[in-house]
Amino acid sequence: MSNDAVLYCENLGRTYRDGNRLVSVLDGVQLCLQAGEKIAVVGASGSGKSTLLNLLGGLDEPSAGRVLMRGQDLATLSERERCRWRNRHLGFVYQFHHLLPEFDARENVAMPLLIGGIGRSAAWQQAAEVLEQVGMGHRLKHRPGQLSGGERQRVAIARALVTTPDCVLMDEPTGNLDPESAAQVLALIDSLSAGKTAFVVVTHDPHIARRMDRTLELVLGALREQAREPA
Ligand SMILES: Nc1ncnc2c1ncn2[C@@H]1O[C@H](COP(=O)(O)OP(=O)(O)OP(=O)(O)O)[C@@H](O)[C@H]1O
Repeated sequence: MSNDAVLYCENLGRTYRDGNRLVSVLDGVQLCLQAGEKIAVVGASGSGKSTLLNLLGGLDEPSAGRVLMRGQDLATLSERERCRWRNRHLGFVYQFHHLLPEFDARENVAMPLLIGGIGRSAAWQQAAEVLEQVGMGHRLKHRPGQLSGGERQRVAIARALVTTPDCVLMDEPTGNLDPESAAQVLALIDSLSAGKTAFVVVTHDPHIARRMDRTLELVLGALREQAREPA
């Protein structure tokens, strides 16, 4: 294996039990992601993209194989250690944003920094800067219930990026966004990847996929590299 990989999957498998039948969703997934690399993961509905993201982020445990993040097997950590590891090294953008409803946009984005031990005024300032970069600088004090779907999505993206993690996992990050907001998010992804953050972006959108370095398709439970058409 490549020891300096940010993310490395070895023969990853995930089966679910359906009554007394075992259903295999992932089987023999191999992946090696270097610092600053951006990949798109595509595949038909039900092909296992969300299942894969959950395994990559240590939110679910594989039935076979392992996931190493910076050489660390997340499955061998205690729940507490895993949470600390996620806070320090990983960013997530889910389809459902999981923002905390009683906190405003700036407080939601500052949360991972506060959990990581950064003081409140520095955390608020960094949160405001990233919110500005996703075009949300004018909504710092709005709570999630006072924001549109696309605005909530941008807050969730800002929250995932504010700690400049080693790796960011994104599920349809620009799904609800107008073209201008999507372009801002893509520019932010580019600038963070230049600073060595790696990205795994699940998307159905071929334009987003083309902005990544590689596109991998989930077919029959495994990842296959997609050939790029000439631009
Ligand atoms: N907890 C579970 N128990 C049983 N089966 C599950 C479970 N979670 C997912 N599956 C099954 O695993 C398969 C892959 O689901 P997954 O959500 O990973 O697909 P996906 O590629 O993300 O789909 P979509 O593009 O529609 O979001 C589906 O057939 C789903 O029914």
